[in-house]
Order: sequence, then structure tokens, then C-alpha cells
Amino acid sequence: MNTEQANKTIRVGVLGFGGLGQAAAKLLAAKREMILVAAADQKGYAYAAEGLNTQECIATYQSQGSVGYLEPVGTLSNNSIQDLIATSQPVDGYFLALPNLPNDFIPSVAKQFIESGWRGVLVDAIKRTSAVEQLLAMKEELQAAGITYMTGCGATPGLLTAAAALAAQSYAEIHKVEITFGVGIANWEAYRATVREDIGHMPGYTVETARAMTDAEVEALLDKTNGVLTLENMEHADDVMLEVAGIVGRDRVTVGGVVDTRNPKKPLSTNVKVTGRTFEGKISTHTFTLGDETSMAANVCGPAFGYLKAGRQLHQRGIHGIFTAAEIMPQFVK
Ligand SMILES: NC(=O)c1ccc[n+]([C@@H]2O[C@H](COP(=O)([O-])OP(=O)(O)OC[C@H]3O[C@@H](n4cnc5c(N)ncnc54)[C@H](O)[C@@H]3O)[C@@H](O)[C@H]2O)c1
Repeated sequence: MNTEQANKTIRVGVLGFGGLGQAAAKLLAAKREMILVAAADQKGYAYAAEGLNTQECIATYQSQGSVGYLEPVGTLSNNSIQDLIATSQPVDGYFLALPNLPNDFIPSVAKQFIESGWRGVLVDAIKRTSAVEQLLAMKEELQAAGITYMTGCGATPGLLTAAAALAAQSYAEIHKVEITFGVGIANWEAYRATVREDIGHMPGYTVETARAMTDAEVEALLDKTNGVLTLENMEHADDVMLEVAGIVGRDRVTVGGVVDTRNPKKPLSTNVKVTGRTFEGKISTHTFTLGDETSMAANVCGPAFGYLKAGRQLHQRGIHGIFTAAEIMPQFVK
């Protein structure tokens, strides 16, 4: 890499190295414009200015439980995010692939960044309306800290919310936005936080009860449903994001889906339907459907880095604060 390329390359960190964090690292390995320099999990972190070796990070995490064991670039720590930020190593932007358990965990990580004096781009794929609302309320603090924060930038919320914002342009009035997702994963342990957070949306469960469940209790619940979770009327941030973007009131946005935790095949095609009235008075529905061959990981991590690139451009123009996936176009990462 020559000096000019090195200056243009965006140095990225991934916080959380579970299902999505590892997928993010794999995705970045094939990119030229971004390089993975930092990764953190619950027990440690790794940093390499010239770029981390994705295979080694994944192998170390899977065999020893933390990237902190990676020689010679890893450090074990029970306060990995705080310690990583404190090393003052240059990182332009972070993807927060962390569990949002409890429901204010990711906002509390954003606060750590604000207090540290670090300046750059943060991207999350957070799902709950109330969590995005906590972050939106931090707008002025983020602005003052020189941070450009992109929230709700995964698949849903994220790619599908952005598709709804685009589809809405045909209409004079939007009547409803309906998001239906199908997720197929081979085993629930690959995406523990995602599955636990989904259980938190089921009748009779909350974020707290889902968080407190042991692995055996999660298994027992999944045994009863043959591994399938059916989710309806979820508290999903697509609603507040489309409302804040001025597109449609949150009461007109619904999100639900089916997650099969025992089969990588999607149980149904993920789609968003946007119904409205055109200026000529015609009622119509646009439908945007994701290809069944694309995985949840591809549909979350691709947009997350697309929004990180867009956030970087805003940051370089001195535009700080917080933006959602419904307000900004992601930039394709080469
Ligand atoms: N918007 C979307 O479309 C979308 C889709 C799927 C998942 N998600 C979200 O992505 C997030 C990650 O999900 P996952 O299934 O990959 O999680 P996971 O459970 O597989 O991995 C979580 C990782 O975070 C690390 N971690 C936990 N606490 C930590 C701490 N205090 N400090 C540092 N690291 C810590 C763990 O060690 C682990 O590496 C979840 O919040 C999920 O809801 C969003």
C-alpha cells in the first residue's frame, strides 16, 4: 500500500466479536477502502495498525474465547472497550456489534466514547425503538464531542428502513410500512445476543428476562418451538427512524418475522412493503425483497460499513451528532 492509499484507507474497529463481529471481519478482509485494525470482545481486545489477520482473530476467539489471547497484538481485559479507546491508537470508526443487553448498554458505550475525547464515526445495528431514542437524546453531547454516530444501520433497522425511505418518494401520503424478516441460522450459539434479544420480543418475555436466561433455558425454549421463533408487532426502531426522517408516523410501521435457529435456509423472504397514495390519488404498494441467498450477516454488516463510510464523509466535513439509516444514503465500500 503506498502512502496516498494508506491515508485514504479507513481504519475500522469492531466492538463485539460474536456472530456479527466475526462476519464483519470476514467482510472487511475483501475490502480495499477499509482495514480492520481493532477488535474487542468481553474479555479482551486486539490492535494492529497494519491490519489484523481475520483468520487468526477468528481462530483465537473460537478456541480461547477472546481476541485478547492473540499474540503479539492481543490484550486481556475485563474493560476491553474502555482500555482499547484509552490506548489512543488511531481508529477512524467503530462498528458496535455488541449485544444491547441491558437495553442501555450501547448508549453507555457511546457515553464512554464521548468522555474519552475520541473523535470519529460510530455505527450500530441496534434494534429496539427505546434504545435508538436514548441515543437520539444524546445528539448534542455527540456533536460537542466531535463524534458522528450512525444508528440503526443493520438490516432491520437499516437496509430495509432505508429502502422504505426511498420507496416513500413515489407517494404524496404514506399509509403503512410493513417489514417482515426471515432469518435462518444453523445454530443459535453463533448469534447469542441476536437470539436472546429476539426472545425478549416474545409475549411473556422482556429484555431483562431474556438476558437472565441461562443457555439451557434458551435451549429448552427452542426445543419447544422446534428452533423457530415467530415474532409479531415488535418494538423495532424502524418506526422511530421513519418518524424522525419525517416519512410516516411510528404507529404506521410494523415489524415482525420468523427466525429459524436450526436451519440456515430463510424461513421466508425478508421484505418491506410501503403503501401510500400518489399525487394522482392512486393507492399502491412498493415491495422490496431481499434475495433468499443473502444471510443476515451480509444484510447487516454490508450496510453497517456502507453507513460508516457515509459517516466518515460527514465527519470529515465537520458534521457531527447522530443520524439514522433513514436519513443518510450509505456509501458503497470498495
Ligand atoms: N439491525 C439488525 O438488522 C440486526 C440484525 C441482527 C443482529 N443485530 C444486533 O447485533 C448485535 C450483535 O449480535 P450477535 O448475535 O452478533 O452477538 P453475539 O452474542 O454473537 O456476540 C456479542 C459479542 O459481544 C461481546 N461483548 C459482550 N459484552 C461485551 C463488553 N462489555 N465489552 C466488549 N465486548 C462485549 C461478546 O464477547 C461477543 O463477542 C445484537 O445487539 C443484535 O441485536 C442487529
